Amino acid sequence: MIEIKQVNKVFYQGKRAINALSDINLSIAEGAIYGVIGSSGAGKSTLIRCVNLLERPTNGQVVVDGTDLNTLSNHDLTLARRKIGMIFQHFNLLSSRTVFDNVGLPLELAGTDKKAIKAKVDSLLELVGLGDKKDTYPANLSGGQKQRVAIARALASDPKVLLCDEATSALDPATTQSILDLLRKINQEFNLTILLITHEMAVVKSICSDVAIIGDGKLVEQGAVGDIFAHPKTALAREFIRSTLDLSIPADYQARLSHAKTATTHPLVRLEFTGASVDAPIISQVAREFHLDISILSSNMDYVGGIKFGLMLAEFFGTPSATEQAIAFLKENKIDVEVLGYVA
Ligand SMILES: Nc1ncnc2c1ncn2[C@@H]1O[C@H](COP(=O)(O)OP(=O)(O)OP(=O)(O)O)[C@@H](O)[C@H]1O
Repeated sequence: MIEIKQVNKVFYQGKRAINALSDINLSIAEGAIYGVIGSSGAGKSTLIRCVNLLERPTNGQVVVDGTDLNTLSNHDLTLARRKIGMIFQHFNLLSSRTVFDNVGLPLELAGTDKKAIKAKVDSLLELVGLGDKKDTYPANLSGGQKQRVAIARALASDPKVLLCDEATSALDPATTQSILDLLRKINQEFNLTILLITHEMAVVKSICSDVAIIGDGKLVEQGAVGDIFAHPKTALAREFIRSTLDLSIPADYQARLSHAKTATTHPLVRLEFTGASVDAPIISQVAREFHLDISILSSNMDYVGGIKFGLMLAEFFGTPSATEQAIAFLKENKIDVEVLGYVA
């Protein structure tokens, strides 16, 4: 549905060239929910804005539903853009218009008659759960409700593609989840292709079928979300996956941790399970085979695409040689092990 072919975008600040996008190639299938993740300044906004030519690529092609947008006249581009809806981090609603009039705006601009606008807007407001808010002004809505209005407005022209530019970044976690649920619902109900950009791997994990990771304007890695979580190939991918799992050591516990390994101290161990780790009940196996007692301090395990992965902090109680053998066994089973220190 969306083909991004060899796209480059160079900005100039005075004589200085900024390569915001370098040789990006992406193919997004009809009906996919495709996530593009990257850190601040990676080029995400530039990329998504190239898909509806809000930003013209310096070179390369953007083909949406079979049409190369760069070849269109201004008039035809306006028509093509009606089939590409967009929502934004800060909603971009018109404050002087009611909810109803915000959602109806694209239809008014397209010259649709009033009766048809009313029928369409009423059904969209029901769809997004705001049937009772049509006469309300944006200032009197919560962030989540504003994004629902923006989604209804984006759907007014029956788009084939919805672009989401950090659509949940201004929302709290529960509201984020409800907006992601709504996006999944409209994806399924209308077979709408969704391209979203985010800096949060949790968003990708929650709804995306596929993901591309960009860093410094370049495409670093792409694939099915389950495959990327299971077998990340690059450090950047691993970093984003880890960001969904971070475990920190409580401050009072940290104060008890020392580097001194003595006969009376035992190690605090950080275990990282990835797609490469052997899938077995390894903790109980280690405890049994090496006569260790294992006390889990904290753990954040997850399951994506048929793979268990995550982090665990655990204290190992046993003889020094048993502990060493256990750690070697875990490593053989492709679990990353790091001794963080010793506790008395
Ligand atoms: N209009 C512009 N003029 C000059 N440089 C720009 C312009 N827009 C973006 N850039 C630069 O291009 C690079 C990519 O910016 P972009 O906004 O696409 O990144 P991003 O991944 O969306 O980051 P963020 O999440 O912080 O918005 C940055 O170095 C940015 O400074």
